[in-house]
Amino acid sequence: MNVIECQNLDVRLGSCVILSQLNLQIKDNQFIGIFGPNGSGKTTFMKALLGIIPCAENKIKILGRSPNKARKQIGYIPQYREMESFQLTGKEFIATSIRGHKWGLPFLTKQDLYHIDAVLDHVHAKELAGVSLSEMSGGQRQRLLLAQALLGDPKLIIMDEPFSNLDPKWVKIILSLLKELQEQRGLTILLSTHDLNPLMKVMDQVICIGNQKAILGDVSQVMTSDVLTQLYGFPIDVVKTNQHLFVTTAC
Ligand SMILES: Nc1ncnc2c1ncn2[C@@H]1O[C@H](COP(=O)(O)OP(=O)(O)OP(=O)(O)O)[C@@H](O)[C@H]1O
Repeated sequence: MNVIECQNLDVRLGSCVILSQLNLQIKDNQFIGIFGPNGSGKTTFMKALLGIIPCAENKIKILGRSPNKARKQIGYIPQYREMESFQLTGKEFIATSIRGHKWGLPFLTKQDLYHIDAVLDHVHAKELAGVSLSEMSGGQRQRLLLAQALLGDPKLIIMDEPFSNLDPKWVKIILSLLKELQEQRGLTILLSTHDLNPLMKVMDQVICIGNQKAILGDVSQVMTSDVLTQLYGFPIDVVKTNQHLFVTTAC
């Protein structure tokens, strides 16, 4: 089953064309890294998939439906989110989005509490239920965001640079948690990053975005000097060692 289908998709912000004539299909149970230079359109692409940035009709299908109709099936973790100052416990933070469309702390039914407990359990973070956000580490907050994204049992998880504030230990913990969730639930995970190396063992394919284009494929097909030079618009070298990639300017 295709979780994401883009057909001749153009994505614009105001008068700027960010992506042009994009065609790709992503199936269920896929872990996809999204890579590209600053300002290439990674966040814009994700927002288009979510229906936050409107696109022409029928150019994007999520689980066979328009992005707006499929929104409940998508868990979204936006780029860096300021959480330190929230005077909430882990459980209360998740509760703020349990209704999906309302702000603030709702009255929680027994069923709500069951769902909150379940998503905390899925990310192995039950111990964070009563801990204040201000006392959590970045990695613990990231697990909480993931728990929140799992509310409603989504089929697609979209994460925008979730590792920008995490040290390598937490990156590894979150990645193995994501891989476990992908395998257990057949989830498709889209994760944007500036460093693909931590993802090398977990991702199935990569999307590289640049120069208004996006290319989807295996790492060996996409992460080459030729492809990246074309996408970046200037000479790029890709050096591969055992399980590591180094993307550098060629001059
Ligand atoms: N409202 C807007 N109108 C026009 N262009 C915009 C607008 N907002 C952002 N842009 C431009 O759109 C492009 C894509 O931005 P986007 O945030 O999607 O890139 P990105 O790949 O996620 O970048 P980064 O890696 O720095 O997070 C950028 O060049 C940005 O300057």
